[in-house]
Amino acid sequence: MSRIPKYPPALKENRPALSNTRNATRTLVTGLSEADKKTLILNHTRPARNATVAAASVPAPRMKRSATVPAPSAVPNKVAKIEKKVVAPRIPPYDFKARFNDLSEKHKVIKNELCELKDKLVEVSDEYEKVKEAVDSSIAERDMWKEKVTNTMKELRQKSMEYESLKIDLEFKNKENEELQSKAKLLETMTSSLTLKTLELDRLKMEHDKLQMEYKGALELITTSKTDSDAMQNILNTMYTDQRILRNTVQDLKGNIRVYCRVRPPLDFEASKPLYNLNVLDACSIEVEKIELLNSARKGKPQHTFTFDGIFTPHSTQEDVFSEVSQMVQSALDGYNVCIFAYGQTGSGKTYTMEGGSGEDNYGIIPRAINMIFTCIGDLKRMGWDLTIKASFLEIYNEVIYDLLNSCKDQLNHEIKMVNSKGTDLYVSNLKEEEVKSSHDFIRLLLFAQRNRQTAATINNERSSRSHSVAQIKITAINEKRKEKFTSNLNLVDLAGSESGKTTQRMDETKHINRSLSELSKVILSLQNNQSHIPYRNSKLTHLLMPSLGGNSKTLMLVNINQFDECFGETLNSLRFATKVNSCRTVKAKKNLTQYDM
Ligand SMILES: Nc1ncnc2c1ncn2[C@@H]1O[C@H](COP(=O)(O)OP(=O)(O)OP(=O)(O)O)[C@@H](O)[C@H]1O
Repeated sequence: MSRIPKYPPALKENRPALSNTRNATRTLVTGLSEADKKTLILNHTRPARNATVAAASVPAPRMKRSATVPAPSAVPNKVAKIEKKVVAPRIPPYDFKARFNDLSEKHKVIKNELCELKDKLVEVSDEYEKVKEAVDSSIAERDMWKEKVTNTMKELRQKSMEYESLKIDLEFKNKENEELQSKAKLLETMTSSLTLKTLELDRLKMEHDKLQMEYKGALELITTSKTDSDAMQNILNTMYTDQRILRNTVQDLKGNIRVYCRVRPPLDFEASKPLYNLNVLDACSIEVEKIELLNSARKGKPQHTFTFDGIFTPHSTQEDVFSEVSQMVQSALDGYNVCIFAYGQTGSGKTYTMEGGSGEDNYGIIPRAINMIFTCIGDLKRMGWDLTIKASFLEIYNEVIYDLLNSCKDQLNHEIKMVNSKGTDLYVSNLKEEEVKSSHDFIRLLLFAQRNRQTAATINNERSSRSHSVAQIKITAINEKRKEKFTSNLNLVDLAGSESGKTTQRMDETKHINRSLSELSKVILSLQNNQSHIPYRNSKLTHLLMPSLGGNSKTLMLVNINQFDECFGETLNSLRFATKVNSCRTVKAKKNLTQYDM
């Protein structure tokens, strides 16, 4: 604790007043005798109360102001005031006693005042002590409050930091709360939708149970139906087999080589050309007669009658032709080798009959056959047959084979070879064979082959008329259930124009054509006569068609003729050749069906 000063600073300031009084006193004392000085000291040290009493009992004589005695400047103002009020009698300078008394009185007053001041000092000291104590306690209290305030401030700072963090927390929580609220809403929606779904589920469960019951019933029905269906399938298979046998028996009865005649109509630009006389006698016979012979004097019968398996007049449509031909395609699907070829002079309508014109209505035998095959594939599949169809296109020109699916200029060497030692099946070496999955696939290949044939025809003028064109469709069928398998070939041939050598300047080509056609006729005749040797190998055409012309096959020939009088001779030749073919009856065809081990 700091040392407390004896006097407060305010009192210290008053002290000079006291010292001034003392100085004044000292000045007064210097002029006194020793006795007066003693009395003065005695009085001066006497208590103030007595002095007051003395002053009251002995009134001080009024002192005269002297010029020699300096007025006590340091006398307190109070005394001066009193002096002013009470006018003391003037003391003569020589009256030292009076003066002494006066001074004594003054001393007494001063002494009293001093005592008063001392008392006051004590009083003030006490008060000062009290105040000091109060100040100290206030300071201590202030320090304590200051410390408290500091602590409070610290706490406040901390609290405000906490408050800030809590505020952030609150914001975060608010956001969380908002999110939670939206989630809660979502949950509410989901809950309500879930409730709906649960209801739906219950309903569905009921439906499911009901359906399951129905399913069980249906399953039982299916089992029964399956048994019935299997039985039906067996019946169907038997019926299909019977139908096939019947169909082919009918065909056998009709003959395995069947010939149809088709007369093409004159085209618009040919309308003015003279026509020979053609009479359709019935569905299978025609009568032809040259105009110039009508009024001639030549003897002999001018009319020539021909009978075939059917006649297609100039009004017959492509559909009419195919309705007859389709039986042959059906035979190929039944597992027989089939050959359909168009014979006739150039421009008689062979290509139109085999390939057709533009538009589905004008489709010829080849596109219609492939359409039929792909339509029947579905039915056969239902009966357990899986079919694979492969196609190849070739051309025989001047006894050389050309691959029409190969557009390269440099053709490979193509030879006709035997598939097996029996020689029942043949193939052409290096010939492109493509699998077709749809009619569209096949038509695309057919158009490609036609383009190739036309390109070759442009290089080699009129080659298309002077070559045999062959479209080969190979059908392979497997019935895994019955472990049966068959392969059949459907050969669709557009033969070269059959006009005689006299009417053409292209002798080399004609020689080849005539040779192959005459070889064809020889083969047919040999077959007709049941000869032991059939000269198939004498020409590429007969060699290639061997499996389709021989015993195990069905052949259909369409002899195409036109009605122009100028072509009458060639027409007669064609009709005679066709009649020869028609008279030929091959041995009963056999189906290429085999059993195999899986
Ligand atoms: N039945 C028919 N109805 C309408 N037009 C036909 C008929 N037959 C043929 N034609 C048309 O007659 C023309 C000659 O026919 P096509 O080309 O088929 O004869 P082709 O015998 O094949 O001749 P080539 O031996 O020169 O190939 C063609 O324009 C063809 O469209």
